[in-house]
Amino acid sequence: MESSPSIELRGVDKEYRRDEFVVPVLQGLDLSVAEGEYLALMGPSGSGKTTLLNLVAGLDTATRGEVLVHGQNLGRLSEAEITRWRAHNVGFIFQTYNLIPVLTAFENVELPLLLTHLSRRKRRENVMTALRVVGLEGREHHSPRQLSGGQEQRVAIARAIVTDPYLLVADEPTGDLDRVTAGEILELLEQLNREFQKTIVMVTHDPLAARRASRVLHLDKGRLVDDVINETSISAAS
Ligand SMILES: Nc1ncnc2c1ncn2[C@@H]1O[C@H](COP(=O)(O)OP(=O)(O)OP(=O)(O)O)[C@@H](O)[C@H]1O
Repeated sequence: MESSPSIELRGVDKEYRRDEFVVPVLQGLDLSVAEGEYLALMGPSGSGKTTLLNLVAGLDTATRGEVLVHGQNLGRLSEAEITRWRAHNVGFIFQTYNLIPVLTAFENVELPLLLTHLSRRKRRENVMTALRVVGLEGREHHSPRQLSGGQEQRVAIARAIVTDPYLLVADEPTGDLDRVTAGEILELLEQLNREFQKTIVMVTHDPLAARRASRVLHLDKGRLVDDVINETSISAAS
């Protein structure tokens, strides 16, 4: 069955300006990502991977062209609208977890829900569900420094999914982890894609990580140079 596009880029350019200099970073990008696809972005350092991730996550805007996510044209939203859109639609996972050290695992996961109108009881229920999904039941009172790197990343993933977002973006999610722990985190991302139908866009330098995705895009100097469907992986889009 053909799914509707989840992410569409039409003629996207992205430039940064430094004083009078214009730095072109993405050039003429056209892309269509199906709902439930698990996409890996690869390419040399500076090729524009994080820039592209930021555009589809609504953290930055294209200089030219259109970025549509789940039918929403992000370039047409005001600053306030895009902040609200992000809070409801996107979960963020970073290489360095970005947890607040003075908060417990529970409190870290609860953070995005404090921006919603959910009751305390409902927030608690959702946080406990997210912690259970990532396999951290019973660790809710631990602070980040009482957890291993892999467990910290699980807390960060629980925080990313607690609002039940449509899209998960992950920037080098296994970059700080050993191979075994990295494998476990990749397993979890696959589960979120397969069982919970999350569309995932992941930046990675690791070919082993990219192999778990359903599709791998290669960027070079801001252009799409390769687009490979991973026959061996089973994604929610299959
Ligand atoms: N805010 C900014 N202002 C100016 N230039 C920027 C900005 N952000 C990124 N760049 C430049 O854009 C280019 C692409 O950066 P980007 O972070 O997207 O690359 P990347 O492929 O993710 O690299 P890496 O693998 O090293 O993280 C780089 O040359 C970078 O210096």
